[in-house]
Amino acid sequence: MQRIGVIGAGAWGTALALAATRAGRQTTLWAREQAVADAINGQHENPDYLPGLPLDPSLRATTDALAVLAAADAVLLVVPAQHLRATCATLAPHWRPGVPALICAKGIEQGSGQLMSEVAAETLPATVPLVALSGPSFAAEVARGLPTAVTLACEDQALGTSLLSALGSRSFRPYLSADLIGAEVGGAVKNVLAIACGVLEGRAMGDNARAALLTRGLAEITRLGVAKGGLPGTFMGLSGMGDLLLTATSMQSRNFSLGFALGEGKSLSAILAGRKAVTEGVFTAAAVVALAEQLGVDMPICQAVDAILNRGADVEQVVAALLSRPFRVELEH
Ligand SMILES: NC(=O)c1ccc[n+]([C@@H]2O[C@H](COP(=O)([O-])OP(=O)(O)OC[C@H]3O[C@@H](n4cnc5c(N)ncnc54)[C@H](O)[C@@H]3O)[C@@H](O)[C@H]2O)c1
Ligand SMILES: O=P(O)(O)OC[C@H](O)CO
Repeated sequence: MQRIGVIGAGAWGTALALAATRAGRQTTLWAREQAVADAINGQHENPDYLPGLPLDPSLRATTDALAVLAAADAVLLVVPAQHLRATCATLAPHWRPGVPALICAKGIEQGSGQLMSEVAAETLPATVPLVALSGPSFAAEVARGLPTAVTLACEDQALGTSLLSALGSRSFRPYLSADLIGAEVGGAVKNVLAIACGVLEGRAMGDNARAALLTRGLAEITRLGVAKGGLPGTFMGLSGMGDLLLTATSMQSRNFSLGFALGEGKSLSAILAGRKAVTEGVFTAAAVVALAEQLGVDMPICQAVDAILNRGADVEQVVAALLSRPFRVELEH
């Protein structure tokens, strides 16, 4: 595990490449855009996706994804969720058996309703071990070397242990889990819930409401995750509660800040027109709702977000409808 390849040079791919470099690995980063690769190699910065943060000069970027793949002992897949299938399809014929794929995108595929590991399992050779890296981690903080703990979910515990050593450092601390599905569900659904929390903050609905939304949101993650086959305990960990707390309470989050702007009365199209960075919850909301319906899981908060984003529902009316739901038992033990 000396050589790490990173596919995707957005904010998170760049930050993870830096983390791997800090852990002592030789790291190569694939950038889709030539200008991004040139800036990383020449100015040691990624001004498009991680502006103002100096990068380690030893970090090399290229637009040749197959060269990255050929020279890697482990590959981090860090493209946006809706582009994972096409990216894997391009890489699949060249992927060496046994080289693990670490899925770092957080989302559910629209149309198929699949988790990222399911998309990867369908598109990559069966000889590729699949791993998920998820948890509370803003790219800019990881890039600055601030302390961060994440979940590394991998069914093969020996491989997982090697990856902990390969990627871990004092500032970037991966914790091993065997629950791939649980880790992925937490990472995907918290983005939708962060939009909901942003709406609530944008409308100044108060601290009590925020605590209620976080707690009931975690219940939604857990219900869906368990129905998908995840382990209940996973949702109390870094990739569940940890990432929900981070993303749904911070203006650093693209999802939370989008919800905040919606809550203030801005239109979705105006908000999206003003940002380049991917806001995964916007794409995952409809997919979560469809998956929940398929599995018979009740997810009222995610449904509310989907209604606002995709069905032109009025924010005030959606909030009123949520508050008018029948009173019920809190926990189904
Ligand atoms: N930024 C974070 O703090 C953070 C932290 C954890 C996880 N993530 C997850 O990582 C994933 C990537 O997010 P990011 O923050 O690096 O994105 P970003 O918004 O910083 O950059 C977008 C990236 O998408 C790439 N891209 C655009 N169109 C593409 C296509 N058709 N095919 C392949 N790639 C394409 C761009 O080249 C760029 O690398 C997301 O799923 C996100 O949820 C992000
Ligand atoms: O900025 P966001 O909302 O995409 O969140 C980034 C990370 O997923 C936080 O863990």
